[in-house]
Amino acid sequence: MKIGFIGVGHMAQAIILGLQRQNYLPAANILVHSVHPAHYQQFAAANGLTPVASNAAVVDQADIVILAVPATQTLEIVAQLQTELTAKQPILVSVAGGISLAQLQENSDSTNLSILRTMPNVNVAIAQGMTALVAAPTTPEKDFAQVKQLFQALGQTIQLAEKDFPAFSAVSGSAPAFAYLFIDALSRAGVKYGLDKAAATRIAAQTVKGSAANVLQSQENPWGLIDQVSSPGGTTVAGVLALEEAGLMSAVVKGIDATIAKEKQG
Ligand SMILES: NC(=O)C1=CN([C@@H]2O[C@H](COP(=O)(O)OP(=O)(O)OC[C@H]3O[C@@H](n4cnc5c(N)ncnc54)[C@H](OP(=O)(O)O)[C@@H]3O)[C@@H](O)[C@H]2O)C=CC1
Ligand SMILES: O=C(O)[C@@H]1CCC=N1
Repeated sequence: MKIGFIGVGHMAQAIILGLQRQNYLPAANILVHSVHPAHYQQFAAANGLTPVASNAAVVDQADIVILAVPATQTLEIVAQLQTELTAKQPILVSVAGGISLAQLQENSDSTNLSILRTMPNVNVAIAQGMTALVAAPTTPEKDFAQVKQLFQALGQTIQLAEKDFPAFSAVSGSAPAFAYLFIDALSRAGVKYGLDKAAATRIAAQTVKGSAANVLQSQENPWGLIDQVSSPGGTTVAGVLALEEAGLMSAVVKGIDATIAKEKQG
């Protein structure tokens, strides 16, 4: 099996690094192309991948084509590849935020192509990703299963109705940035009270990682876990109430509102 990437930026690199970490396929079976030869050739050389000379060559040679270009350019690129897509019939996987299956299908000008819309997050690079998938009605079940298996090797997956993609994209696709922001805020507060920044960041990140693992493993909802940390008359409840007074929950929801609004606006 060969997997081809059109676009080799942050998202594509995260998927590729995850695939390599999991020894999912031989590195040479990963084909890459992007606009700037210096970008894709250097990344290919550094990771043992196969650079190819054009987007069309990716489609010609790959069984699965992952479109990882800026969302605004995704449809134009699909339209440019109509001839090759029709001839080769690879499985086409888009990671573009806000681009629908119907738009992908329309621009591919093919009625029977295997097309999937996915939304991974950058944590696929360390096989800790969360990826949503939905397939076009024309996509055979075995092709969906093949792509699901690929992302399952890079973390967790969920099959979602397309109408839920904007919410997922905000709460998972973009949210690593929000989680990093929270970790940096914790770390910075530690520095305010005298901790070394590197140590404070490690302490904050491990604490968030452990807390996330506890939420996933526990039968409790997060409020139950908050109560377990909040000793009566203790320090934690004072902090929780101050965070709420400062509007932490509203701030997070506003961040998600803005993320979804931007995706819908295109
Ligand atoms: N970053 C993230 O965390 C996530 C991103 N996504 C989606 O991934 C996609 C890519 O985003 P991201 O990786 O962040 O963006 P980047 O800007 O990091 O990468 C974009 C890539 O697209 C390439 N490119 C641009 N135009 C063309 C073209 N005409 N033909 C071939 N390659 C082209 C660029 O080439 P070059 O390097 O040569 O300039 C670059 O490699 C977007 O659709 C985004 O919605 C989805 C989930 C999470
Ligand atoms: O910022 C973006 O547009 C993309 C989509 C989800 C994460 N990154």
